Amino acid sequence: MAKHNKPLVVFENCILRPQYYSKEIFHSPTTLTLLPTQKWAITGTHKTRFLEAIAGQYTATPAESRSYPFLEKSVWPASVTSLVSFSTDIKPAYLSARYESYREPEDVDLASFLQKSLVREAGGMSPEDRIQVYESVVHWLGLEPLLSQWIVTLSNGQMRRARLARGLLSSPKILLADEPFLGLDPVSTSSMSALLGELAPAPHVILGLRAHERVPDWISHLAVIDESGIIKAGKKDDVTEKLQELRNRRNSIFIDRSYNFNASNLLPLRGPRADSIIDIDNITVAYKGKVVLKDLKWTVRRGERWHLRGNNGTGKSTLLSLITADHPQSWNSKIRLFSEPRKVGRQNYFSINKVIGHASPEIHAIFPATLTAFQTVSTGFTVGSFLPPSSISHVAGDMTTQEQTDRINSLLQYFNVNPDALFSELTLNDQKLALFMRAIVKNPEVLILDEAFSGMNDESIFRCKQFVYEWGGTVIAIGHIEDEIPRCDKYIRLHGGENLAEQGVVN
Ligand SMILES: Nc1ncnc2c1ncn2[C@@H]1O[C@H](COP(=O)(O)OP(=O)(O)OP(=O)(O)O)[C@@H](O)[C@H]1O
Repeated sequence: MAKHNKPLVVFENCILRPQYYSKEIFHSPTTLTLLPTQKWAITGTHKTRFLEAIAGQYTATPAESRSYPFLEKSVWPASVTSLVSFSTDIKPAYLSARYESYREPEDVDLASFLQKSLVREAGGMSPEDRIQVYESVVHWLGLEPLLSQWIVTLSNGQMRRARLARGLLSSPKILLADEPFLGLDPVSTSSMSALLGELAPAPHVILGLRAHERVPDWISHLAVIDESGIIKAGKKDDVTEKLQELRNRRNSIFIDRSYNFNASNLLPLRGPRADSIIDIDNITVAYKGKVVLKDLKWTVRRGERWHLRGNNGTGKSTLLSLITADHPQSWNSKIRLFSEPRKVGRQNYFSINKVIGHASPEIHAIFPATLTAFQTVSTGFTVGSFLPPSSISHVAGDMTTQEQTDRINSLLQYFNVNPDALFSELTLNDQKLALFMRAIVKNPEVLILDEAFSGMNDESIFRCKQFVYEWGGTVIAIGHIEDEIPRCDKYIRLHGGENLAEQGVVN
């Protein structure tokens, strides 16, 4: 067989384990062949494990049951595969670090961040080739205007493109992109998808997709993976039906379940609906002269549920950080909370965040892993979005009253999360649930849910949405996937730059 037709990866009755003597990662042995002419997406509850197995992680038994026929025998597979996971891996020490002018020595600008991985990983290439690869990747991903920006200041969508660039700069033969569209707006999703679809054969691209995500048109083959291993794999058309069946079956299981928890009894509204809670009157924010928010006016009243919309980089996180006082320009009398103009001396960071509940990918990224689920939720009473890990550990769980303890336990029981499990040991779904409970436990005046449900399974998303709806309090939600945000009645759409925001009613 010609070298370019040889399979990329072959699993044949392969048993995969973290270490030689440990328990297998799938109940059944794996058998699957991935050819270079096919374009695969992996989905299902255990997709990431399978991507890791393709990337050469885990021990295969027998040893020859996993092979990479397209590679020279001397090449170590793990050295030519790049698994890019799009969960956050840059952790500012705390949230407002993004907006500070002082930088830690380990902070770097985007150009250095990318060049570092080029120098380290693309061995064997001539310096000219390296520069060319670097320039093309930066250009493809539209990163030129951001090269001199500190990476902690990039928006989520910009950071995602930066991570993909880093994965490509290591010149892998196989690029495994796990959830590359998470947090991307529709425009960026389609350009990212087009780019990934065109890269093969340099490198071959395999996607990891969540079960309910749209499968890009260019994908030719799908594999659905759960704890037992491959449920179904093959041509896309043959597998989509099975995928749909699974989605429907799961939806019907939890939609039919009787709902016997009254959120508004546990967390009653604090005051009359329609009172103004947040007033922003003509605010403009610019970074080094580049305007992000222009003449913004916005009023949020008690009981309103807002969807904060806008493409990547249009200023959504910036606007939220003005509200939560993470942003230096938060101390501005044009921002009023309960009709009180913001003023140093009159309010402080903690008095503001006492009434705000907040869950976001940034909080998730810096959350101390050593707290138990109970302690995690209890920190919702004591601290806002500001989370210096050292101070959080000793306040967590020590200061809760009996009433608060009971409330934390009712929530944990309802959402079925083990109170004693360490945060680091919880599944991604349960971590997200714990952070959601942390945001809502103090019955906040405003609940900010920034991509708070993404990464949860469908049942948890459904329960959280239902819970928020029954609670009836004020919500500001961010999310690019409609299914993953609570029901909203109003929206504000940011357009970035000098363009004015637009507001309206959600149909
Ligand atoms: N401290 C900073 N210095 C320079 N530019 C910044 C800073 N903070 C944010 N920006 C830029 O401001 C713009 C808005 O960023 P922001 O994170 O508010 O956008 P977003 O709408 O939340 O985006 P996403 O949907 O990608 O998360 C981006 O172009 C970002 O790079």
